[in-house]
Amino acid sequence: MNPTRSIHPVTQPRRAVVSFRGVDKHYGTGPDAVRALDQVTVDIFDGDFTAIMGPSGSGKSTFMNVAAGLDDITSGEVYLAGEALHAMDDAGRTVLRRDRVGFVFQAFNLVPTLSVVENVELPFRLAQRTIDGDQREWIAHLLTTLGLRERTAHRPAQLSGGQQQRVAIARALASRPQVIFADEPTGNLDSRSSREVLALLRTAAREYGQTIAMVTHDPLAASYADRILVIADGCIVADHAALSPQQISQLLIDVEEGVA
Ligand SMILES: Nc1ncnc2c1ncn2[C@@H]1O[C@H](COP(=O)(O)OP(=O)(O)OP(=O)(O)O)[C@@H](O)[C@H]1O
Repeated sequence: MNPTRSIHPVTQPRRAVVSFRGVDKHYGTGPDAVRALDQVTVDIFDGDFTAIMGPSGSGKSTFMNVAAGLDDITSGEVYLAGEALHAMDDAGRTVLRRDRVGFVFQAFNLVPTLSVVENVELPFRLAQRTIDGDQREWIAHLLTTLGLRERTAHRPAQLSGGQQQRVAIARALASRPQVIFADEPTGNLDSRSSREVLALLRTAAREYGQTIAMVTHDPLAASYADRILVIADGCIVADHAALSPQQISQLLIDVEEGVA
């Protein structure tokens, strides 16, 4: 595999929200072991919208699960918001995840019996945090910006797929987490809703400084990101600043052919 190529412009020191240092994640042992992550060293920077791409089985989900403290690693070091995940037990990682991480999934993962606003407020309630005046204003602002103001009392089943994903994004943004991990967030959406959701994620990064890491197979989705990381066989094989969908498609072909 070729070494990581970086053309991302670094004009000033940027704060890493997630850092991998020489990370291995192996499944099984001996000759049959799968190297899902193989000596990965990379940073996800504050305020960046980063797309994580790569062929099926290349290690994208493993990367995200490790970054979010959902999976432990075989060796190396992983830092989330400056905290050493690799040195923490499950309970510590759960607290860190609850306080610092937001998630957006392909399947929306909303609670069907709760209203829109109750879904958005759920992370606060699960963390037993009271919602103060500032946070209530922020949530109201998010619901308005995301076009959900008239829908706050609706249940998820009364909303379109695009609206449900916007609720999931509002929920992820509500607690202003250090990083949002989005796993194929447009996988269940039509092209118009996909474009709206991607534009919202980009706006969240640009206007609110929200750090977002998004796994996607879709070059059009990745073209909304500031940075594109490509994983193949557990290694980061490409690291680019924003590219067009055509350039991303070509990059993925190059990676499959081993020329990236
Ligand atoms: N629990 C597990 N046990 C054994 N092998 C696993 C496990 N989870 C993942 N793997 C293997 O690790 C490698 C990376 O898997 P991963 O799910 O991270 O890839 P991916 O890039 O997210 O794939 P996809 O795009 O198909 O979702 C694959 O070879 C996969 O089969």
